[in-house]
Amino acid sequence: MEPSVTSTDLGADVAASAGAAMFIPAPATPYQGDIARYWDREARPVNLRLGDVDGLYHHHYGIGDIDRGALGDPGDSTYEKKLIAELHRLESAQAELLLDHLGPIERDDTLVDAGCGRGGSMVMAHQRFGCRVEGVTLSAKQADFANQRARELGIEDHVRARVCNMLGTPFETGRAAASWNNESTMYVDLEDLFAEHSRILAIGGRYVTITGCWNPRYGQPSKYVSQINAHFECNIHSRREYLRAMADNRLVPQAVIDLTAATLPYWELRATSALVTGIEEAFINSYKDGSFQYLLIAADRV
Ligand SMILES: C[S@@+](CC[C@H](N)C(=O)[O-])C[C@H]1O[C@@H](n2cnc3c(N)ncnc32)[C@H](O)[C@@H]1O
Ligand SMILES: CC(C)=CCC/C(C)=C/COP(=O)(O)OP(=O)(O)O
Ligand SMILES: [Mg+2]
Repeated sequence: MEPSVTSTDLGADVAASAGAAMFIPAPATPYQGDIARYWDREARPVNLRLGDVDGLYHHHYGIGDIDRGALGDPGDSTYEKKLIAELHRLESAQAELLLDHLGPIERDDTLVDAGCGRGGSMVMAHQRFGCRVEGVTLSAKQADFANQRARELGIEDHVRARVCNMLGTPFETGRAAASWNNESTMYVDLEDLFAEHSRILAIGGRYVTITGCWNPRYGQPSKYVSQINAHFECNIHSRREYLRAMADNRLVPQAVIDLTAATLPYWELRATSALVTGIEEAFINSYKDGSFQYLLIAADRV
């Protein structure tokens, strides 16, 4: 596959300073082609069955305490259905926490979801703020799915997903009120990523990410982190890299919240379900041995 034109070929500094959008065709690399194929083919029941609960389809993990009352008795015929609903509630709670950190968003603002998946967080953002939400994904199947959901909800004029590389989006310079990565930073170089967020965000705008990252206190990525990388074909960064790359790109942390303890109940419940995918123990073990952390980082574009 011929490498597509990259931002460096087009003189990123000149174009960016002129306020032009540096549109880098997706996929820009063979790796991105692999990731596009991964998500075009993905159809795991643990994702589709949870999204079927209320039409919000997520590809991220849950946080919060288990509502044991809502689960009922494991011996009941309805238990598995209630377990699916509870896992989904925790995944939606995770998206709500991300939205809580976007700051004051007006109806005429534009938000950007970098790595938007099937669009569940985009719908929730529009339902909360009434604003426009632009999403990008490498997967044409995900973009089509998200846009179909927006049409079904009658919000297609506010919520739009497109196939586009999050490292080179067509969005105007300095116009986004806020932007986020919800479990999508582990597929890209963080310096490149935060340079693009810094370009599209208004001065004073807000960037938020929820991510898994390896813990520099542990030393290096553990075998469990390596198992997660192999399972998703991703490249988990260390906590240190996030803060360094943000500082290099005019993103100053406003909050850093360790969600590791908050996500464990979700994983321990998920590990008991019929929807297990085999990656549950790697997450549980890495969270418990301290090698892997689940963080929310909110930063101001200064
Ligand atoms: C784990 S999913 C998260 C989806 C969504 N944020 C959510 O919370 O449901 C990761 C997403 O990142 C997207 N992605 C990975 N690398 C990308 C890139 N370079 N440009 C755009 N999207 C990318 C994938 O296509 C996928 O939609
Ligand atoms: C925290 C980390 C390292 C996440 C990696 C990115 C990822 C694949 C998230 C979940 O997607 P999914 O919801 O499709 O995965 P699953 O099939 O496990 O539910
Ligand atoms: Mg999932």
